[in-house]
Amino acid sequence: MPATPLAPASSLDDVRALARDLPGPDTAARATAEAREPTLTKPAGSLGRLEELAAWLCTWQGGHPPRLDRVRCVVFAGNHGVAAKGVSAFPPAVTVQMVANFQHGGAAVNQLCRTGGADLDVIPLDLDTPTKPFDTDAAMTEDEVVAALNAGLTLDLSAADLLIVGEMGIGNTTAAAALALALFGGTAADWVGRGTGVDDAGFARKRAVVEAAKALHGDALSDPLEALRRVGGRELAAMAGGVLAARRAGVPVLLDGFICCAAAGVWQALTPGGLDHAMAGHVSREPGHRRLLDALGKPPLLDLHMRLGEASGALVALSVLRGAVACHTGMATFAEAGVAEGGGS
Ligand SMILES: Cc1cc2ncn([C@H]3O[C@H](COP(=O)(O)O)[C@@H](O)[C@H]3O)c2cc1C
Ligand SMILES: O=C(O)c1cccnc1
Repeated sequence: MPATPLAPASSLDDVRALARDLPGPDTAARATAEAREPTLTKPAGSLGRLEELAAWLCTWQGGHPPRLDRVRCVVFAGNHGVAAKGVSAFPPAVTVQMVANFQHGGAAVNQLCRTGGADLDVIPLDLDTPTKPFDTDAAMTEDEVVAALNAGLTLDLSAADLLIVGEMGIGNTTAAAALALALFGGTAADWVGRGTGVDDAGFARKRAVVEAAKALHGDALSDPLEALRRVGGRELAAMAGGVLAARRAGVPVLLDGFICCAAAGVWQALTPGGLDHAMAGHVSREPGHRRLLDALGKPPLLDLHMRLGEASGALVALSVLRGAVACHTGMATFAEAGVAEGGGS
């Protein structure tokens, strides 16, 4: 296992190299978890996906039993040039205001970290310098996107059992739609939703911005990291960096909503299996999220009609993972409890 944290990358080529030759699944740990399930006092398979979750944690933590003692939640915040184009129901100033709210414990993410048992870090990324509007320019220079990626890549995950990344950034459902289009194809209408609740005129502007970005950047969007630079945002790049750092550190990831999954999708688009260490916590109400989860091949754990971001959906799903771990590690076996095993007839 390489030591964490990773050294900062100096270029997108450095990042590309980190995304190659990724650590694979620990099949022995998975086999140990799978072998324990039928010995536990329940009909075979009766805990459904909870059984798979315990095995998935072992596979990517690289050991048995699965652990959730130390869960890290990191929320990154960034500002977007496109937010000035009327693509959100809220003004850009809300990003910095919500960061203050996170720091004072008043947001949904604070309550869900407390109740779910996760340690929260909030990392604002150059909030005074919005990205450039990506329908007329590249959102970031290479130096800017690498700096944002580094905010996630250099996280110290050595003490973490699970990573959850989240975001705050007014306008970022527009960036996520443009990035998802770049990574997985389709049309602007396939990926653009109402985000915070834009009206019909704002919804039309969002689609127009994403279409203009597709026309402007063209074939350059076929490279996932170049797409992240051109149409993404700082908090998206930082989330992507965190997800890659987690893979290299042997830490599984629980994904949040549309924006989080678009950012993480960079690794799947770049490297087959690059996101196998990540599980979809929930499916958001943002319609593109279901399409994105289908493209990623990741069925969500929950569908609670949430559409907040801030890691909120993943943090609610954390309680499902905790249930899976508690059953897998705490249940008695048939032999221990003196319960007769079924014979299958
Ligand atoms: C008060 C408030 C708290 C939030 N927490 C997350 N978001 C979410 O909404 C934003 C994306 O939606 P759009 O693209 O429509 O701007 C992001 O900041 C996302 O994290 C919030 C939005 C608001 C207004
Ligand atoms: O899916 C999400 O995470 C989401 C949707 C709308 C607004 N903010 C976040």
